[in-house]
Amino acid sequence: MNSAIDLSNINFGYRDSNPLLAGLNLTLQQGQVHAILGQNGAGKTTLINIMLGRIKPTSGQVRVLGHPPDSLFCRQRVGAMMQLGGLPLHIKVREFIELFSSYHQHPTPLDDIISLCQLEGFLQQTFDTLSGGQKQRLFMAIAMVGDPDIIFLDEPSVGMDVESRQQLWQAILALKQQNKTVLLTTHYLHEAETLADELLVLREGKCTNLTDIPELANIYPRAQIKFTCDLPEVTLLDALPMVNLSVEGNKFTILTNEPNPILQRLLTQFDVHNLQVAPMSLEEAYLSLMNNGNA
Ligand SMILES: Nc1ncnc2c1ncn2[C@@H]1O[C@H](COP(=O)(O)OP(=O)(O)OP(=O)(O)O)[C@@H](O)[C@H]1O
Repeated sequence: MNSAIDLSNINFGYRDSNPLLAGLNLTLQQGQVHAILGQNGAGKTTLINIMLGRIKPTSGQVRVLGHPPDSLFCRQRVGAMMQLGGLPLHIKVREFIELFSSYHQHPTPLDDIISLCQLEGFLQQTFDTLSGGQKQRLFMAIAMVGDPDIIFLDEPSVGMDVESRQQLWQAILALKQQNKTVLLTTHYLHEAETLADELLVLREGKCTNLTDIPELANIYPRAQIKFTCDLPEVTLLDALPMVNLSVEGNKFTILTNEPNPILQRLLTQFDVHNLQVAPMSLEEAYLSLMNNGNA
């Protein structure tokens, strides 16, 4: 499999004193969907702008399909849907698509774009009358008009209701079937897991495969034991001193790699109710990692 994007030892900061990307290396394979997760301000949009050639890194090398990202070659083969921007208010959806299409030598047929982005119902509406989710679909269509090989989608599902999000996901999976390379940023792990072949986390200036994060490996896959109990937390902690226990009201949660001995003690020594044992999902492990301030 060929690489679509290669970043080697990228360093960048908006201010010299505060590096945002530090020694970042990343290779994205062609024909796959890659998701980048990360906290607000981690640098996801900045990273995409570097891949688009809109921002030059302080040092390091960027190659997109083997070419510099600001080359004409890349401009013709890369499409981007960035976070909500503005467009002239009184132009109709169909006119926008036709206009952006006219910039490309080999545009995607208009009907294909309209159907992929499910814009059939809004073609005669002007930009100012579209809902947030409908605007997102229009931005997606504009990113797609040049029939690009690589598509960047920066938080594409923001502002979308459940149905629109499902439709967007279908559109992204359709792109994958056409062997396009998709890079999307998202705050929703569920979205990333549903769509992506590769889950990456941007933190402390570097990109890491989600499952390669040591702290995540420590908390995933663990069992979660949930129960209600009217005893005070301190009583349970005294009885189970080495256990990762949290409490909300009378609802207790224990995270453990060895649930059996704990279950045995809970059932024989305490008056516990509503007992549930479940493996921790990747989403819960990821959120727990984020909430601990490690990401
Ligand atoms: N043009 C700029 N000048 C100075 N600082 C900037 C500029 N653009 C972004 N930043 C700062 O750089 C950091 C990274 O911003 P960026 O938008 O890349 O993060 P992000 O991971 O995409 O965040 P979010 O999830 O909130 O969209 C933030 O602290 C932001 O305030």
